[in-house]
Amino acid sequence: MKTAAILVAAGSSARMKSGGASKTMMEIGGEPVLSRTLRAFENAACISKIVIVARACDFDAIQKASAFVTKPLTITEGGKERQDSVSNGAALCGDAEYIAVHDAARPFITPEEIETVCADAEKYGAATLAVPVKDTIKVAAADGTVCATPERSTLRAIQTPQVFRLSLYKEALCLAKNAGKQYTDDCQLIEAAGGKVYLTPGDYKNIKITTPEDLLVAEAFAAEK
Ligand SMILES: Nc1ccn([C@@H]2O[C@H](COP(=O)(O)OP(=O)(O)OP(=O)(O)O)[C@@H](O)[C@H]2O)c(=O)n1
Ligand SMILES: C[C@](O)(CO)[C@H](O)COP(=O)(O)O
Repeated sequence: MKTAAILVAAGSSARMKSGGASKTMMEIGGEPVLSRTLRAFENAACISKIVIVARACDFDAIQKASAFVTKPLTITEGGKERQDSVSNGAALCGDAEYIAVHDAARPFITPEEIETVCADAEKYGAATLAVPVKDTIKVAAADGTVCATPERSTLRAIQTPQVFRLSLYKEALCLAKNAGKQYTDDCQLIEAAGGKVYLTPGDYKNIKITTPEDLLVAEAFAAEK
């Protein structure tokens, strides 16, 4: 099967409080976050091409950070919302049967994890990496009190890659657009369209770099290797 990776890196990094600098271009262990992410996709045999979706102001830096990539690589501009960025990337994947959508801000993804979730998507049509939630989660009511406590054993924290048959993703995107919906998680597109998404067991190290303290954890993971 032909699978194109879409690495989304066009966010505003607001929660990183980096003064507008993209968190995907920050260095961890002396290397840009994006380069680490790219290396995993370069080394995953199931990935035939890579599309990076980014802000135009980062294009030059991205070209330098991706110079080692030997697979066909395209860099394109993102949109206002994450769903728009993924959609821009998917528009350039016409020759692929599957797309593997990944947050560029998850640099500790491994080629093995990519292979596993892609194999599950081939079986089920849609699959995402996921890990059991470690904390007790409560649903908050508008008045600040607890509304409900879902059973922890049923909960999963969703990661990326999220891999979809391209035709399935396109149909689901069309339905979401017609309904005026914007999802920050692409599996929700498939769920809303009535499709099933397989939960492939992932690894707790596949963190998304979101807030400044995540950089400390990331430096510790980078130092391990
Ligand atoms: N319009 C957007 C929004 C997000 N992303 C990407 O989606 C991934 C996950 O999103 P998130 O962690 O929320 O990134 P940001 O939107 O940059 O973060 P924040 O919400 O703190 O601004 C990131 O790699 C980010 O660059 C994107 O490509 N286009
Ligand atoms: C796609 C995602 O990484 C799944 O966990 C997540 O939804 C990204 O966006 P968020 O805005 O940080 O939830």
